[in-house]
Amino acid sequence: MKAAVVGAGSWGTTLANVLAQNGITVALWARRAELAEEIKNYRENRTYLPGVKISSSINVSSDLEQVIHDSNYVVMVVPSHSMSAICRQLGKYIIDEAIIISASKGLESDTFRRMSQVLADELPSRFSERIAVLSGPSHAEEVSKELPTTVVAASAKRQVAEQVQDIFMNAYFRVYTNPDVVGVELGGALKNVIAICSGISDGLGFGDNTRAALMTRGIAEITRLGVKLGAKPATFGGLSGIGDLIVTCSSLYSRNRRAGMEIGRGKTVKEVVESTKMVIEGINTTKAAYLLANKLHIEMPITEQAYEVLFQNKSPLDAVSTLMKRQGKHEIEDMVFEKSVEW
Ligand SMILES: NC(=O)C1=CN([C@@H]2O[C@H](COP(=O)(O)OP(=O)(O)OC[C@H]3O[C@@H](n4cnc5c(N)ncnc54)[C@H](O)[C@@H]3O)[C@@H](O)[C@H]2O)C=CC1
Ligand SMILES: O=C(CO)COP(=O)(O)O
Repeated sequence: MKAAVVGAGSWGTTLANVLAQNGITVALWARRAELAEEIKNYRENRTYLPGVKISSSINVSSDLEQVIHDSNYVVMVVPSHSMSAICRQLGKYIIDEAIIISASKGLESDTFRRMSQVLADELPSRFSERIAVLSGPSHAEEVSKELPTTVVAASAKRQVAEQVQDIFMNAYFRVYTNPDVVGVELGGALKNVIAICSGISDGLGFGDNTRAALMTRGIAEITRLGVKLGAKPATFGGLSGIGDLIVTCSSLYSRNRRAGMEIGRGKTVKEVVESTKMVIEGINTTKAAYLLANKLHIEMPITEQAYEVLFQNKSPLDAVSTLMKRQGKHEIEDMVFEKSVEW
């Protein structure tokens, strides 16, 4: 059994290690030859995952054809903005029986496509029923320390989801299956928007009450958009929904939350992006979610304020004020009061 992991950032490197520990022959693709060399020389990804030993059995290369060759599983872990271009390059190298897994979390900012839609559109059509998504609360730094972690393998096809579950499952990495690809993928992408907001709130010096408010009202608006796009509401109460939202809004490892904290403390978005080599998926996803919600007439007030702060220079404090001063609402939209009686 052979797996190709495409993308040698912190998550790709971690997933390569998990698969190698599970006895699978793994090849890891790094975009830059220097990074491939660094990992080969030190058996450590000093740029994206310092301090973690990379299994000696993993073959690391920047040659896409060599990495993909004969792989039964192709795990895509590149930033979402580069997914379509890389898919177009590698489609011709994938064997017919392969299963393709997206472990990236984001929406394309111009087309609004989810990553599994990008895979289906950009890879040869013979793979359309062999696509899966891996998502859930799983920071690379903690999985690398083998801290107990739970995620979801989603695919429209049960056999595909179960095969993905089988290759990744081990004593510290537990994988559930879910047929709701739309819900699993949207939960993983949209929680990054709320995590930026949670970071902004922390950076402004607000407290746990505010973070809890953002998370709870955040999952409400994520669910609203998700259901409109065909997702099942229950998925947003699961690992890839509220589970990932909790971890990303509260973890010090979250790049999205950290970016938000810097913005809350006064840095510009440009300064924050330029200060790290790591991908802050929530920025592009905020734009995609905002435009998509407008197009579909879905109310997403937190996402709207995130968009105005990130793309229209609105001050974070003004954004908070706008949210707090909105007209009073029912908490649960479809739960109404009994017919009013005079009193
Ligand atoms: N780091 C984590 O704990 C987790 C990350 N993810 C997702 O995994 C995906 C990859 O993120 P990480 O591995 O964390 O990356 P990272 O932030 O650690 O590193 C960025 C990676 O993207 C690559 N890259 C940058 N621009 C690129 C381009 N134009 N084309 C191809 N590659 C490019 C870099 O070479 C590097 O490998 C993201 O969608 C992220 O949301 C999902 C779960 C956990
Ligand atoms: O998706 C993640 C954890 O589940 C990673 O989140 P960040 O990209 O914010 O670090």
